Formats: sequence, structure tokens, C-alpha cells
Amino acid sequence: DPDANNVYLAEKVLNIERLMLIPGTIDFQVATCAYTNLGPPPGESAYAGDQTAAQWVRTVFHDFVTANVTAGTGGLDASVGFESNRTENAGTVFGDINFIDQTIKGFNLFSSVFISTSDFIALGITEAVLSCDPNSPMIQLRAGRIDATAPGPSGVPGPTDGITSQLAAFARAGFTKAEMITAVACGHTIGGVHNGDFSQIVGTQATIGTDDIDTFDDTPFVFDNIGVKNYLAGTLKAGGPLVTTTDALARSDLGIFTSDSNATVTAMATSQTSFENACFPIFEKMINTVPGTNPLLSDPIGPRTFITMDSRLDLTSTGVLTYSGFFGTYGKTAAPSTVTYEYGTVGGGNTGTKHSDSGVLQSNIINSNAGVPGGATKFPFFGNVTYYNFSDPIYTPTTNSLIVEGGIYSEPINLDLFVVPSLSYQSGTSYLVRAAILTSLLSSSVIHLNATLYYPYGVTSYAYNVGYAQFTQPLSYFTKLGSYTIFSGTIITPAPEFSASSKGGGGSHIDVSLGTTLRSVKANAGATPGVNVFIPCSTSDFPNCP
Ligand code: HEM
Repeated sequence: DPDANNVYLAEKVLNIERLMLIPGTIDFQVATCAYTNLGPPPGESAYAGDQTAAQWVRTVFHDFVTANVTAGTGGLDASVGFESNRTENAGTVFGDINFIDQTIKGFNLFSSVFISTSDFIALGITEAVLSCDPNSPMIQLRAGRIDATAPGPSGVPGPTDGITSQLAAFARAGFTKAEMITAVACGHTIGGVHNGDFSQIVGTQATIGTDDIDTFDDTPFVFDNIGVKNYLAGTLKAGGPLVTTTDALARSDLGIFTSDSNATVTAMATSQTSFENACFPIFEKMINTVPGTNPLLSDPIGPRTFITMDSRLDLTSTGVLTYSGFFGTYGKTAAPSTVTYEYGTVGGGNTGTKHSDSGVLQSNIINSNAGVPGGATKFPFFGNVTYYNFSDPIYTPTTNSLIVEGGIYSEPINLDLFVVPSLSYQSGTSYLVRAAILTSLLSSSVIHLNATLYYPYGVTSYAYNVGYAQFTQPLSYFTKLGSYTIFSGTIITPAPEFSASSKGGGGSHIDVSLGTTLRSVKANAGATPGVNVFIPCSTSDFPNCP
């Protein structure tokens, strides 16, 4: 079933894959592992104690750990965005913003109706760990989390709470003692403790940068087992500030690691592979701990080796139906020169093999800032990314799908009803929507279609969480074109109570429907990823648009 915004799980998966395959979108904020998406403060070197990858990993912990798995409440639901002012969520980063707020603000740059904030939080840890451990497989990511719209219960364990209370918090969230120890050791291999909010812990130790961080280990930009190794050996940082701080009551990592006589961390210290094999399933358990009311999550997201990055139906001025867009692929070896595909027809046949235009290798230079530690000039998260254009007339009225590379990827095509890109216009947040419906589907009693706008809004005045609201307007008869009847109407985005743009969010989408049974795919109205299907035009010109 689709969600409240008529979005299907398959569309959520596809849009996350697309974001992964557009270099310089979600990945730029954690490329490299040392990067900070706020940029270093004036006069500082690039690394001044704040690290976006570490903030994204810590945000997962603070969101999921207040779950109560017995009651089926809480978990990875983005409620943490409404809770960032709680003492248990302390963590101010450059620019005097809480790390959770800054995390969500960074995700909002790419907000769309397809990716919930909680799916972004889960995506964030997969991208962060891949950046800090580029030779590892990606943490398995599933899509389909539904966002909370209000704060949830408190209960993030703090460094001075004591082992009994920390164990109880993790147990409530469904984690055993060994799982808790693993989670802490895995989290505390990047980043560190800041003097600003934890001056009782980090005061006398060596600190780095404006934000006075004392890192957990000597390799804070690498997801590795150096921290647990040095903890066990008592060498170098010996486990870091939450082991060695002069404030004995705040030695939470020491208390946690010794709670099973170091058995768990000893196994994790054996090799980098044993560390990863312990950590990745625990991170997956954290991001898959969702409220009991959440629908089932998707299968793990690949991304598949071929997907459409953008695809759309259109009508030419003479009424010929076309399908066009581009494919994306990625890999560490050379990409094929073209992509092979076909259009499926009702009954299981197809209209014959086709080849795309030649592939165009995309630049994977993400952050060219030479000052970024690690020199992030090139950051191939998924290897080289190649795009291929395609564009075809659709001659067969029974066409119902696009099948790519023998079925590695396929998507449904609904010829009945669609927004017509070449006839639809946008001026700011106003839209002139033209929709085509097969004339054969219209009964004489149909006098209008409905166009629904899905637009971002700030859920509350104080949180950065962005949600999507709906606004539906009727479209009226406009003209006939080929086998289609065109309907037309204007949508002006209503002013939301809390503006999304002030929170860093995002684009809109429009679909059209006939009654309650027939609904088109969503046309992209300026959201990332995706190509805007609406042609720029000033509102005063709307009456004259062809
Ligand atoms: C009882 C359990 C835990 C306690 C008491 C605890 C405590 C802390 C504290 C006090 C900090 C310093 C925050 C700052 O100054 O910015 C911190 C940082 C961090 N924690 Fe934990 N933590 C726990 C569990 C976890 C877990 C399970 C994860 C894994 C997801 C995790 C990931 C991180 C990360 C990545 C940082 C570095 C943040 C940065 O550098 O900005 N923590 N933790």
C-alpha cells in the first residue's frame, strides 16, 4: 500500500538509489570522513573538531535508543529532531547549532516526498561509515521508515548514568549486553568528546580545534579497531576520554567494556574484519529498530547496477506519445558503451530491443577543497557513475513497463494518465499543470481531473524536521491531442504555517488523479534528485503559455 502521500515503497527505494548515484549530493557532506558540512570557522584549518560523519552516526544512536520494543514505540523515527534541546542530546557544533539539528538540516537539502527524515538518518550512517571505511561493503540499508511528528520519550543514556541504567536503556530498545558493548565500541571509533558540552570529561587532555575535541582514538577519521586495540593495550589514547577521563564517574566506555570482562571488545580487536563483522549488523539493528506501527521496511538497497535517474511520458505537438530520460550505472570497472532495454507490453511481451545513447562518465570529484584532510578531490563511493540518455516514441498502446538490461531494473509505465512536461509551467511556487488522460477512459460525465501538490513544510516552529503536505485543485478541459484529452489548471502553493525553506528543505511534486482509482506518477517540481519537469515561466505569462 502507498503511504499517506501516495508514495509506494518501490519509489522510496528508487529515490534513495538515485541520490546515491548523483555524486556531490548526500555524499558531499561526509567526503571525506573528516569533512564538516558547516565548513571550518574562520582562521581554522579544515578540521577544527567537528565532523559530519561522526554527527550522523551519533544521531542514529540518539534517535533509536529511546525505543521501547515491548510497547512497540519509538526507535528510528526522526523524533530526535523534536528532542534536540534536551540535556541528554547535548552537542553544539560550529555555528552554535545542535548536532542533531545540523544533521537534519543537511538532509533537508535533498528532501523529497520519497525519502522520510528517518530514512535519511538511516542513509546517513551508511554513507558515513562507507566514507570512513571505503573498502568495506556498505551497511545494509532498508527504506520505508515513517516519521514521528512530535517528541518521543526521553532516555538516552549519558556518560555518568552508570552501567545498570545504561544496560536498562539498551535492553528497553531490544539490545543485549553484548550488543550494547558492540554498539558503543563501533560508535566510538570516529569523532570524540567536546569540551563545550562535556567540560568535566574533556578538560585537561590534549584537545584539537575551536571545538576542543578529544578524540576517541588516534584515527578519528577511520572506521577501525584501533580504539579497542589501544584500549586493551593501554597504549596511545588507551580508549579515549570516556575511558581515561579524570572524572571517574564519567568513564562510561570503561564501565561498559569491562561489564563482560572485556570479552566483546577483545573479539572485536582481533582484526579489522572481525570489527566490521561485529559492527555492521549492530548498526543495521539500530536503524531497523522502528515503531511497531511502521510498515515493513524494504529489502536491502543495492543500489541496483542499472536504474532510471529520470523518466517521463510526454506528448509531441502532433500528439505522438514519447518516453524519455536517462539511465544510471556505477562500478569500479569500465561501464558498457550503451544500455540495452525494451518496453514491456500487457501479457508479458515486449516491443523489441533498444539501445540508449552512449554513456557519459560523470565527474566524481565531490569536494575539491584542498584543505579537507585526506584531500577529498575524488571520492568514488560507488565507483565511477555513468549516465545514458534514451528517448522513444511509444507506438503500442499496450506498453506498460520499461525493462532494463534483461530485468536488472524495470519500472511500470502508466499510459492512462500523466502530467505533460512540454505543456506544464512553473513560476516560483506556482504551477500551470497540464495533464493528459486517454480519451477512451473518459465518460461524458467527467468534467475535471484533480491535481495534487505535495509540498514541504516545517513540522513545528522549533524543529528542523520537514514533512510533506497536500493541496488538491481541479483541472478543467483544455484541448484534445492525439489519443489524449488535456486538462489544465493552476496550483499556487499555500503558505505553510512553518516554512520549509528556512530549515533547508526541499522540492515539491505534483500528480493527477481521476476519481479515486486512477492516479499518475509524481512529476518532479524542483526536488533533488530528479529533473524538474515544469518549464520556467512567469505567472503573468501563464495565460499565454502554449
Ligand atoms: C551508553 C552509551 C553511550 C554513551 C554514554 C555515549 C556518550 C558519548 C559522549 C559523552 C560523546 C561526546 C559528544 C560530544 O562531545 O560531541 C559521544 C560521542 C559520540 N558517540 Fe557516544 N555514547 C554512547 C553510545 C554510543 C553509540 C551506541 C554510538 C553508535 C552509534 C555512539 C556514537 C558516538 C559518536 C560517533 C560520537 C562522536 C560525535 C562527534 O565527534 O561529534 N555513541 N558519546
